[in-house]
Amino acid sequence: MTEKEKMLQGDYYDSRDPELLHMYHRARKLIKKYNHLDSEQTQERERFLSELFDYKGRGVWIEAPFFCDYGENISIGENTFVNANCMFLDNHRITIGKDGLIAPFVQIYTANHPLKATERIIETDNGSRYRTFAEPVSIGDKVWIGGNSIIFPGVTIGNNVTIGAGSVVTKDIPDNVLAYGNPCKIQQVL
Ligand SMILES: CC(=O)SCCNC(=O)CCNC(=O)[C@H](O)C(C)(C)COP(=O)(O)OP(=O)(O)OC[C@H]1O[C@@H](n2cnc3c(N)ncnc32)[C@H](O)[C@@H]1OP(=O)(O)O
Repeated sequence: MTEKEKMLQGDYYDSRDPELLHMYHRARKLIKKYNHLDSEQTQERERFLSELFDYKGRGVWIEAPFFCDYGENISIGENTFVNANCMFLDNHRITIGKDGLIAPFVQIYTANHPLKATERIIETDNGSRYRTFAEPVSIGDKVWIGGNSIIFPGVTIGNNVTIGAGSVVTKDIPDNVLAYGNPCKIQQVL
């Protein structure tokens, strides 16, 4: 099994594997170009995002700067707006529905490491390296995520949800609710 297959299966994998590094460098090149485009260069913006992501629906708008690890594990539905300075760590799949609003500095993480340092760091003949495993994140349609929120690996957020600014979303959130806080809790059914 390749390191990429292990990564997408949720097993421990080596992020310095040549295939994964190739994916990482491809994404870095595209992101660097994207983040330096003038806002008026709409066709180029479309082109870079279509190349970067697995799927980009019509009308997706992503403010620069934007950051992600690979891009090819990200799917974003029609008309979703992502404000500036978001970071999507797409070691596993990140799926975002249509008509979403994602505020500045939202971070979506799929990568995790073992809690115990003895399991996290492995000593090898070539020095030490760390263990990583990844879990997918899924966000439904018509979801608004407030600024500076962090979505944890493995979390699913339903449709028509509002997540208040500064939330740390550690567990799944069902459809049609307002939720906020650290840890993020349901406050109201909408
Ligand atoms: C796509 C974009 O770029 S959007 C631009 C960025 N904008 C944002 O990120 C704003 C996000 N908005 C929020 O977080 C808002 O507070 C909302 C939508 C979650 C809630 O708004 P409202 O329903 O108007 O809540 P309201 O201001 O009346 O507050 C109600 C209570 O919840 C608390 N509260 C509201 N939001 C939060 C939050 N994110 N975290 C913690 N507590 C909160 C308030 O302090 C208040 O507490 P109190 O009753 O003890 O006084």
